[in-house]
Amino acid sequence: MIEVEHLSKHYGSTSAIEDIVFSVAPGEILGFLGPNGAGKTTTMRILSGYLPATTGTARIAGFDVHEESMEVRRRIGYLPETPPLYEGMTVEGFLDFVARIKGVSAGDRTTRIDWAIQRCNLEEKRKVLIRKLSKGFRQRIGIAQALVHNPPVIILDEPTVGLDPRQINEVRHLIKSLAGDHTIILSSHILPEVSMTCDRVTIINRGKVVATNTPDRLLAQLGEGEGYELEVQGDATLVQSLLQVIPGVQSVTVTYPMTSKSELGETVKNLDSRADTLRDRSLIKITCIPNTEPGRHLAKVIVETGLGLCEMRRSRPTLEDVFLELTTQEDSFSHDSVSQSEDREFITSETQFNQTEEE
Ligand SMILES: Nc1ncnc2c1ncn2[C@@H]1O[C@H](COP(=O)(O)OP(=O)(O)OP(=O)(O)O)[C@@H](O)[C@H]1O
Repeated sequence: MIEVEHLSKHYGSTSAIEDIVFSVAPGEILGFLGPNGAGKTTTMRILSGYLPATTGTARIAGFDVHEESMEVRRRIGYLPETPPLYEGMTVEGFLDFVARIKGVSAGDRTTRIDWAIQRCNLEEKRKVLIRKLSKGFRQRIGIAQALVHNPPVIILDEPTVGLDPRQINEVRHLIKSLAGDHTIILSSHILPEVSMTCDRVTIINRGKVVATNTPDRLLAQLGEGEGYELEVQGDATLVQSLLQVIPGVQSVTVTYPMTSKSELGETVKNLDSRADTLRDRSLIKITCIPNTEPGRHLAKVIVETGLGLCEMRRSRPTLEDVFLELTTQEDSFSHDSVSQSEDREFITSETQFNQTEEE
């Protein structure tokens, strides 16, 4: 339904995207995931026919997004990063306006507007002027206008920006419920957004696709990161060599949570007994050979050696680990000016990229 072939876009000397290739099957939800500035909005704008690519092609429902942009626009619902809304219209007035532009017949219009209002939870605001509404409601109107003409393809650029946690949950459910009847591509820099909502994920970093797969398969790629984390009372270096030879164990690393009284004092002020306890603790990180489970043997060795086993848990790589691995690898850095911590920002923060229009 969506086919993207070797798309590149340059803004002057800035290369925003480079040789992007992916496709979305009918009824599928594809998450387009990447840190700030990765090229998500640029790709969404090209797909929706609002921005020409420098090279490469994209087709939606068989139509070229540039050459046949009117055909494409009829078939897509597009939520841009900042939805353009007419502030002086009421919610239902605006949706009626959009439905007319999108060619919804007079007979179907009321039904479609009611449907979009109901799906986006806008009933209580339908007769309110848009300028009086909060960011969260405006975002929902933006989604409603993308759905009102019942398009086969829906393109959502950061659909949950500005929503509160309850609204985010509602919008994620709404997007999921639209799959099957609609083909959806949504961009996000928020990992849970795509892992909860999407069938497949394309990860983009610095304008290039670094992986495309289902969330499960992306995780499997990092399967060898599986292991255990243990906290023990006593010096774990004493058992390190014993743990190392247990079948299934790949590596054993021992660290100490805190080493000196002064360090402890910083963290656990005025709690001397707790500080003494913590000082005796060691942390053991074990990575395992894939598909092995040496947990019982690890626990046995530790207990038999006389160390106190305070805590033991499985550590499995998360999609976040996959994401970090793919977006912070040395060779993916084209220059040194962006630190890893900046790259990691997209996981927890919803900072928006302020676009500087050069075009
Ligand atoms: N109009 C423009 N003029 C110049 N450079 C631009 C323009 N739009 C985007 N860029 C640059 O292209 C790159 C990709 O930007 P884009 O907005 O597509 O990223 P993004 O992944 O959507 O980021 P965010 O999550 O922060 O919105 C960035 O380096 C950005 O600075």
